[in-house]
Amino acid sequence: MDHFIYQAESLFAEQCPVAKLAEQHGTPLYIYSRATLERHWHAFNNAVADHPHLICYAVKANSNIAVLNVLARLGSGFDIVSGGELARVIEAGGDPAKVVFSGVGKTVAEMEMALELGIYCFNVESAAELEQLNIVALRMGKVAAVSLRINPDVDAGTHPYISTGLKENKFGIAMEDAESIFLRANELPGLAIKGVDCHIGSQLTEITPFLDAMDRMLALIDRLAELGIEIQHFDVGGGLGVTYDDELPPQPDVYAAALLERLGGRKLKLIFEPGRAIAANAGIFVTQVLYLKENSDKRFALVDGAMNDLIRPSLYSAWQKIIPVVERGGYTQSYDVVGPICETGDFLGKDRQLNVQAGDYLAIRSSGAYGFTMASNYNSRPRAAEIMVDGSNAYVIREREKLAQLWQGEQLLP
Ligand SMILES: Cc1ncc(COP(=O)(O)O)c(C=O)c1O
Ligand SMILES: N[C@@H](CCCC[NH3+])C(=O)O
Repeated sequence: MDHFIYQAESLFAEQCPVAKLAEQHGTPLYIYSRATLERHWHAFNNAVADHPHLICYAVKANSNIAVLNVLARLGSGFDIVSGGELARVIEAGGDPAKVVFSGVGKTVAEMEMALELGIYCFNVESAAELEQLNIVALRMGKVAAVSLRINPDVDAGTHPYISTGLKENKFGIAMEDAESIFLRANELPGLAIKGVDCHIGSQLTEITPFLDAMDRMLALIDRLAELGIEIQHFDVGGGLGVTYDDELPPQPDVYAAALLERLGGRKLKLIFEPGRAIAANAGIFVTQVLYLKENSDKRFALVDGAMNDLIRPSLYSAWQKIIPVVERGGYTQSYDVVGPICETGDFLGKDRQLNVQAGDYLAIRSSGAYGFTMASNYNSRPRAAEIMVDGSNAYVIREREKLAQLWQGEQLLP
């Protein structure tokens, strides 16, 4: 069920009229739906309810502490990639014992923080990181639970910038090195082997690459058993895609059922790290049209939101649906929807059929994931406010940045 729907001509977020939120809080504005976040999380959790599992929401997709708190209240675990994300999880009331720590470049300070807090597992991505983690754990008198992220060398069939499971990508340990590095991990007194991990990319719309990766990982798990290394969990990563336009990615239940079937009778606990599938369609980005303009035969709608707020269209040529907040109906024309930033690449959408006037609000759909988290202050633009709606209530979960925050921490020369 979609929680961003029109009632008469007016777009609602759950029971809140979006135009009213935009007037009250200003634009550009992110709006998230609590009901959608919860429904998406439950879709994963229910899909594997009968099998030992942990859903570790990928914090990078949307790390607002209110979003994390909504998921923590459901019992979610979290997939983090930095000390900053770990601090957010703790601030949001998340349980460190349900945290997996991914990422290719964990610092000593981040390892110490995670060991101190007692996270569930480190997803180790190289032999060098393994040695470092062992040293840190021994120095602290702790044993670090580890899983090795293996690069299964499968083509995820997604955008090259968000494909992570090919040999040439920087992520994970090459499959051919996996056994020797597991054997090494087994020798190190500061480490306890818990699992294997893979993550092959993001916005996958087919099941086949997941299953190919799983087959390779299960074969590895069997070879490790022969070497006397018992694996307790298999972290399948995230990556399940969403509908931005007309993609039809498998629903979490179909995806999970296919993985469980492949698992056969194995008792391995499954860890999932979904980010986009939980957050993307739980959010919209609302912007106001400042000016309409025509250059030769091109029509532009200049809006107050920009690539610093939502970079996916500029960075990946990603397509996200742009809809009016209040429908005018009638005659539409083709517009490039562009922001005020001094970059040709500053667009939110190209060639969109719209009937708009200056002052109208537009909503960019599917903006709940990799929207605000990738925002910057480029062109000294304060970052947008974020709202969470819950039925007919709307809460400011992050205030719009104030101008003075732009130079916070900066110093004049004496
Ligand atoms: C290790 C890891 N886990 C999980 C995710 C979340 O991916 P997605 O948002 O595609 O589910 C990512 C990002 O792609 C990642 O790098
Ligand atoms: N930021 C990317 C996804 C990258 C996933 C990070 N592991 C996007 O917006 O599609």
